[in-house]
Amino acid sequence: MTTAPEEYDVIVVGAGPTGENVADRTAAAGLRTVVVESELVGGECSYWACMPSKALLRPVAALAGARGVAGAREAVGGALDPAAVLARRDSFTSHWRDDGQVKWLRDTGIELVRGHGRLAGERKVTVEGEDGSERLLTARYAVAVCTGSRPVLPPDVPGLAEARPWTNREATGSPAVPGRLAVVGGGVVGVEMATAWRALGSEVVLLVRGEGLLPRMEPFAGELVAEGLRAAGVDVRFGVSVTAVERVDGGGEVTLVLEDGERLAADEVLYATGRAPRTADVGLEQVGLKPGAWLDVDDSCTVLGVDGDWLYAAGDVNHRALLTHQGKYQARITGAAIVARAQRRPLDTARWGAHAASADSAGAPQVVFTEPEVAAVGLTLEAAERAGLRVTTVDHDLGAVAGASLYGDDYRGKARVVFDLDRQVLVGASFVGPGVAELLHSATVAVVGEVPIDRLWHAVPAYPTISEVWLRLLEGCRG
Ligand SMILES: Cc1cc2nc3c(=O)[nH]c(=O)nc-3n(C[C@H](O)[C@H](O)[C@H](O)COP(=O)(O)OP(=O)(O)OC[C@H]3O[C@@H](n4cnc5c(N)ncnc54)[C@H](O)[C@@H]3O)c2cc1C
Ligand SMILES: NC(=O)c1ccc[n+]([C@@H]2O[C@H](COP(=O)([O-])OP(=O)(O)OC[C@H]3O[C@@H](n4cnc5c(N)ncnc54)[C@H](O)[C@@H]3O)[C@@H](O)[C@H]2O)c1
Repeated sequence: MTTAPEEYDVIVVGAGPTGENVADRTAAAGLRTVVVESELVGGECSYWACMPSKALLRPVAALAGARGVAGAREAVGGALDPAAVLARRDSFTSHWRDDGQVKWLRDTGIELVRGHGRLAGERKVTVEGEDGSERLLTARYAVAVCTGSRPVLPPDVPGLAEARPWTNREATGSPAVPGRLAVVGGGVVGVEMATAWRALGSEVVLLVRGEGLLPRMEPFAGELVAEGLRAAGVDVRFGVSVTAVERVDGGGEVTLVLEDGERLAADEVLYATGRAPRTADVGLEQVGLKPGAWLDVDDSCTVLGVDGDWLYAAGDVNHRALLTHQGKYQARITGAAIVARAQRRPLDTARWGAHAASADSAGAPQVVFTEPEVAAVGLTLEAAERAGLRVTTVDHDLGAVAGASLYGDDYRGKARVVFDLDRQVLVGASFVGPGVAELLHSATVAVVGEVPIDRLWHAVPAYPTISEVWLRLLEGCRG
């Protein structure tokens, strides 16, 4: 039985990083906001994605950092301590409890309704509780769908579902280190998890159907990461397809049958083959949209194809950029748009306006926490050319930078900027090498700020840091 409608100003469905930030913005503006969550407040990112994966990877980088410097190397003879690494990971996920996040909601004045949310018409959401009870919530101004994404398994591999493959949840949450781990997929999850579990002691084989890793990044990123994985002992194989998976009696070892007939045994198999939107059961049919689809939005994150400008979708679910920081950015834009419309103020949706998530396409940064790290922002050369821009690239060997050679002995790495010849600004930058993650924000500011190259010339990097690579890159752009 559905209870009497409960009225709010704003309803947010999904309390991942995106939903939390939409609610934060609208509540801060004085709008009565409720968040609906079916699992844990904090979402995939906090419990089965960013946080646990980076908690697994940070010790790998710390050890590699020490091993890369003579004098420090001698102090670190052993391998990682898996029990300590897993315990640290568990503490970063708060042992998969969301009390801390729930307290934050409460302290911020945001109400929480636990259960499965579904759109039930214009500005209406029903919430099905665990006990089957149903509540009807209505919104005076807006509903934001922030339900995220889930892993996709290829539908055409016999035996896969029965073999209980790992997805990102098991790969980030496993309480034990498998002896042998097969990883399918050469995207970000595949390379990061291959890095982590190999360092924790698993024998790892990485099976990639294409010819390189990280296909959306500059080609040298995938090449250097493949080199790093192989140096760590990962068996990286390209041009390989899995045609069937078998796990006898539902337990024991798993066997992967490859296209050429080879049978590969492992203890676990991780499928890291991409994401699908969590929209199959959120009531999209009630508002004339197709269940299971990514939600198409405009730059203010208002859902296209629904009248009245009351329905928003932000974060993974709109497929603009599947990254926590971009989801939180979209949340800030969405929150501002909801507040402006509630106050009957016009939206500023011009490029880089207060209500336009322009950076999603022009300046979204990403760090891949492998050994070596990859840090990239904006467009690759290929993407810039596809967009019809007249560009040139400047590449530089990071190992030739004084700060890099101090950072680690025999430092290997590479940097590239993509330079727009017509506008004289950078439209993309990529760095690969140990410790490059913290270099990235300088590039993000340059790309998003569209800083003219002649002004960037005056941004002096400190000596002796890896950032001095900027000097060589800018020299190359100025010709
Ligand atoms: C292994 C892995 C590592 C990653 N590492 C990084 C990283 O280092 N950096 C980075 O930027 N990104 C990373 N990502 C991507 C990042 O996790 C996502 O971009 C981010 O979680 C998206 O946030 P979101 O709020 O849109 O969705 P989610 O975090 O998925 O949250 C959605 C929430 O909605 C809830 N929900 C869904 N349906 C309903 C419903 N019907 N009713 C109520 N609640 C519902 C879910 O339970 C969930 O809590 C990683 C992803 C993976 C898989
Ligand atoms: N550090 C980070 O920022 C970080 C870390 C992990 C994940 N993420 C985000 O999460 C998202 C999901 O990551 P992901 O690695 O699952 O997806 P992805 O799209 O990055 O990579 C999936 C890979 O699997 C391959 N693939 C697809 N179907 C296949 C099949 N049937 N057989 C073999 N290979 C197949 C694809 O070609 C692709 O290379 C990404 O978009 C990423 O942005 C970010």
